[in-house]
Amino acid sequence: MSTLHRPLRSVLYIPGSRARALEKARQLLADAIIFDLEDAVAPDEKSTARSVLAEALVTGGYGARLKIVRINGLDTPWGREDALAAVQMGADAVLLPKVDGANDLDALAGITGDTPLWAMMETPTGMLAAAEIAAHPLCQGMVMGTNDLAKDMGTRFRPDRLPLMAGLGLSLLAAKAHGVAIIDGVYNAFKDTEGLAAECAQGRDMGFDGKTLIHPAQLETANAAFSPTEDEVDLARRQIAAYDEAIAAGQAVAVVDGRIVENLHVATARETLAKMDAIAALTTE
Ligand SMILES: CC(C)(COP(=O)(O)OP(=O)(O)OC[C@H]1O[C@@H](n2cnc3c(N)ncnc32)[C@H](O)[C@@H]1OP(=O)(O)O)[C@@H](O)C(=O)NCCC(=O)NCCSC(=O)C[C@H](O)C(=O)O
Ligand SMILES: [Mg+2]
Repeated sequence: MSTLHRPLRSVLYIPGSRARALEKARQLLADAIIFDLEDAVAPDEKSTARSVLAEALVTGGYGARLKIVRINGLDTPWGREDALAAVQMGADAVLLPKVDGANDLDALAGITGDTPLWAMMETPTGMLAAAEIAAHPLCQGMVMGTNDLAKDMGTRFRPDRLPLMAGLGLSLLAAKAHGVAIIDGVYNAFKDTEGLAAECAQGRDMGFDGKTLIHPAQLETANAAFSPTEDEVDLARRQIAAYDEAIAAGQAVAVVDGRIVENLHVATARETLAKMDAIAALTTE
């Protein structure tokens, strides 16, 4: 987990203009919601969406879910007003699209004050500036925008996402170096559960905290993929117990299932158990 210390397995986009979806989301098992004013809202609906969203957020009912508002870029006719409105609505964080560098976050902070910021990582320039973006004092999270990135890079879609790997890797390294959350991009074919599960597994293996989603039908798959498995929890408990025994016997290394266990493995094991507890706490709230 990032320094946010909360599960972010499933991060669901909801178009800010869709009142029915905003209502439905109050019951959905998403760890976080991105209330979208950008690409999911048509230009003619931008200002209506802002009002519809403000009403939904002020009414509340989203429980423990992290509430992130994605605004339009500050170089658009809507960005500045979106940013002011997001703070008024009580968003937990404001998500800026197409961040190219830390100065973009500075410009947003000039409007939103000390509200936490999240950055869409979706331009080639942004990939090369990932470290300074993650290091921004108000940056709490990064979201991969794999559709925009693929567009700007002129890649073809591949199930293994090979053309995107450099960008995904740079963004991951930056997020981990600075302790900010990092969420994988969306899987567009929202009825293809098998394809989504494969991409979630890949993202989990790479170290993402969770996956951004576009439809409620994707929630269960992402929540499962980014939760510790029973085997991982069992192994973590056994590693901690074996290591404690080794230390008590004056040794620094234990062996579990034929593999060495040192202090760094125990740190990972403790994180696995902490994540499991955090998920349990979230689902009982
Ligand atoms: C993809 C959709 C347009 C499909 O919508 P629809 O045809 O209405 O789906 P269903 O009929 O299957 O919906 C069933 C019920 O679920 C609700 N619903 C649907 N989507 C959502 C949602 N995202 N959140 C909450 N609830 C949702 C419907 O209201 C139905 O409810 P009920 O009436 O009770 O039966 C649609 O899912 C959609 O618009 N999804 C979001 C698209 C989006 O946000 N896109 C922008 C983000 S992706 C992006 O920008 C990536 C990034 O920037 C990049 O570059 O990669
Ligand atoms: Mg995008």
